[in-house]
Amino acid sequence: MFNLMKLHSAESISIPVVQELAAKDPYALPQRYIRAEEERPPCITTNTNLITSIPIIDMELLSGDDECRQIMMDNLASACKEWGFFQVVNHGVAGSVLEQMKRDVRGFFLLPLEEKLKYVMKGGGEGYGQTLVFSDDQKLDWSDIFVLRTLPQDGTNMDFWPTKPVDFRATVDTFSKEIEKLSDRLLRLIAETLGIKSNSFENGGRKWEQAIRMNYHPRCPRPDLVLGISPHSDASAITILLQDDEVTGLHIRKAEEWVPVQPIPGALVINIGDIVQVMSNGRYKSIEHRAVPNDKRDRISIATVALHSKNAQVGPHPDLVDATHPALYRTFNLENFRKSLSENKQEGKSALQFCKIQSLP
Ligand SMILES: O=C(O)CCC(=O)C(=O)O
Ligand SMILES: [Fe+2]
Repeated sequence: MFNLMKLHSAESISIPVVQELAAKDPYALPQRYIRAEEERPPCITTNTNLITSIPIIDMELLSGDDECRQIMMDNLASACKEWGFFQVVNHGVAGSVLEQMKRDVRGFFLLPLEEKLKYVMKGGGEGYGQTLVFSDDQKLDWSDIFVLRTLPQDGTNMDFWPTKPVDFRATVDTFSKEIEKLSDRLLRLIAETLGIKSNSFENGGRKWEQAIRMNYHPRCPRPDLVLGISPHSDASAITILLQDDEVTGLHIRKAEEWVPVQPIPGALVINIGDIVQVMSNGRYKSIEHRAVPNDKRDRISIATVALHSKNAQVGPHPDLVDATHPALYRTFNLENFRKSLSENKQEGKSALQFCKIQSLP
């Protein structure tokens, strides 16, 4: 049997560090990671229309001349409406910032376990650990995670910020600020595509909050039997994902199929989160996605989420509610939404049950 270090957090049942498990025995695959047949990858689409990949938006063209910009804005609108996922190129974040981030995140996960355990999750969702586990029979994800709340800067808890690798703190700081500029710009553009004021998604005049979830998917002997991250939608306004260039691991759900997102070096993957789904009154939807590990090498992915502050009131934008488009969601306090997320296991898009208006007239 495996004699592994267990992690303890207040809300989560303690489970093994996957990286340790994989390192001790490269062929080990405990039963709790093996998914029911219908959940297993690869159920990659054979539909050639879908395999052509998610839309790619060249952000430089979004600040071009009027005619060109309008075409690109239409492309952005259709990417948000038809896919909920797209990749951006020429997004303004330097390639060196992205490469350094990936290097230091991998460097962190490759540190000895004792070092990483200094930053272990203690119940607040921040730190080193695994996705929340709610029951002893819940299937486990083949990944370890490290979560940092990065913005607002005066709200960060430096106890969770690793001092190794040596550049880690500075790297995350630079990355976080660059990604914030991009997410702010994207949220404005996305609002514009809906015909509402560009500041409509704003965090009540306050700066955006931000958290970075770093995922480490160790090499897996049977990637066809497990999932790196279970199907979910993101509880963010939007998410900006930086993924490994060499390994395809992200799948999104489209027309009842799972479509792989092929990495494009230097690009970032954007997805609509639950909060924009609510604020756009369902015009744009957060899309279920999952991650799968690889049998040849480890994979990292870095998801940066733009969040409203916890006391924000969130609901459908008034201009997007009328007689033909009744409100699909109630207005709620974000803190209560977050509480519901930490108390209930997410199954696909179940998070939005929290605010869905069930019985429409
Ligand atoms: O690993 C990936 O590509 C997806 C990560 C993800 O969905 C998340 O962290 O929310
Ligand atoms: Fe996600």
